[in-house]
Amino acid sequence: MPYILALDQGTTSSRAIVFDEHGLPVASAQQEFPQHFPQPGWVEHDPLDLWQSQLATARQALERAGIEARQLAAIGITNQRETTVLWDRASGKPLANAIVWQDRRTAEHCKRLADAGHEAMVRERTGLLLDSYFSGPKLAWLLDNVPGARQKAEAGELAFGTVDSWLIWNLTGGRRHITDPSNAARTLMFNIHSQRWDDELLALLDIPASLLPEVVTSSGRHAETEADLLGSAVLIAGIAGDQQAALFGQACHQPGMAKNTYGTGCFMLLQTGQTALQSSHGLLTTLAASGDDKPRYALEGSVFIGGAVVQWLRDGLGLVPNSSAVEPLAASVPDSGGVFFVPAFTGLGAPYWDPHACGGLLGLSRGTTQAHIARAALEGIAYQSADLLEAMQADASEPLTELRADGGAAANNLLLQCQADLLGVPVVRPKVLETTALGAALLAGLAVGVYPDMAGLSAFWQMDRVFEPAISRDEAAERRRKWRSAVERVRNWQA
Ligand SMILES: Nc1ncnc2c1ncn2[C@@H]1O[C@H](COP(=O)(O)OP(=O)(O)O)[C@@H](O)[C@H]1O
Ligand SMILES: O=P(O)(O)OC[C@H](O)CO
Repeated sequence: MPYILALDQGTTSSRAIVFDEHGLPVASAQQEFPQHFPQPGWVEHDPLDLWQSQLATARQALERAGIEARQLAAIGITNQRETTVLWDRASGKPLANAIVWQDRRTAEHCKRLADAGHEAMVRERTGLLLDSYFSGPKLAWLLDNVPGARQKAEAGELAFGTVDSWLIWNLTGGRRHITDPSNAARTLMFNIHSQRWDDELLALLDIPASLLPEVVTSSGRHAETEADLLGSAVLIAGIAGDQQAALFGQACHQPGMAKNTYGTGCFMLLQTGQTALQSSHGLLTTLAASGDDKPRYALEGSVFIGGAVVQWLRDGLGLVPNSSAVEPLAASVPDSGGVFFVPAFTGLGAPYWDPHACGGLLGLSRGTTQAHIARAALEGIAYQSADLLEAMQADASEPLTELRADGGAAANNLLLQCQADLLGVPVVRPKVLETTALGAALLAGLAVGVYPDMAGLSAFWQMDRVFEPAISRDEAAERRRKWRSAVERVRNWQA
């Protein structure tokens, strides 16, 4: 029986999941790795931690599945996007820590570029905004601040990659330097219409083209792992950014279908098929993962802090012993007691794009308890996602009929109920919550013939539960009005 191994390199942990020929998870392994916060607004990962934790989980997942690498038909790779790694081609060693997508150190650089009038051109070509979220300015920062980096880059000695490229480089012993369109589309250096690295954007950011990986399809026989890593060589046949992989794993293949992934952040993607829809409401246009060689596009809303606020309740405040304990605590009160929690710890992403916003707890009174704060934190995740959906509805021609939910925090029933209440559309949770890994596995399995054609893939998606809206539209509107007023109070705080 052929298996597929999905490697899911996320912001806080690396995961590996073995899927069978029916798209069902057989065994998995997960490892957290250290986060580094060297200065306020900075977030870094050690690239070797990413690689080693990913390799360790791959080996562990195979062991737990009781299979050998030669029983794998392929590997699918999916990853935290935008996070920027720079390494030496000869030694394979990173020149510095990776700059993580949440890192804001390039906010001023982005503002200078926007003030100089480049935003419209950048937006038209990349579908993105000039924001520190994306890779290009992070790479420019590394070239300008790591001693000797720029000279080495100009001599062709260095390689840049998002995390997919970095993992594939290591998996192939430095033989392959590749990425896929869904990752390239997050760099501010890739033209999503021509599907090529864009010389003018590279010049704007002062990035030598020699640093860049080759862009290959998300589903295809692209590389082979070094035999000694997993026990035998395995084909790498799927590559996609984690949010686009989740869209694929949620079987949102038809234009108009959308998903929201509740992980560290929240990422809502609407499939727009072969149309690159440009947002007028603060959303991004991005390349979706495509199962064939035709480009597919998506509209995306990115919220920087989602489940991470629950981690903060756990690690920062010590309010709960683990993330799942937040649900009973929040459910022990009927509402948030007037408390609003805007978790803008790393600024605000879509649709506000405010790198200077800060986190805020508003509406506190003498009667506020831990439970109210826990509830307000969950509601804060749902309010931010409601802002995204509103922007999406305004951009798209058809109203959304349901939202598919996944990611670690989608296990929280209270959160999803609150989400349905605020949105006024059903929120649907699939049986396999690991849709990111599933998406990567499906892309790989499709390329090697383990999984059927695109039409057959939708059959792998199975529903677990539907959350129907249970409050009036008037009440939802009133609550969202209050939320927006809370957001206004934390905006531009650190400017
Ligand atoms: N039951 C829960 N309720 C709320 N949040 C949760 C729950 N379980 C996990 N989380 C949050 O979900 C996030 C983990 O989700 P995951 O999809 O693994 O994230 P990532 O891929 O970004 O690392 C963490 O931030 C965690 O706090
Ligand atoms: O690590 P995740 O799952 O929160 O995803 C991070 C995103 O890819 C950032 O754009």
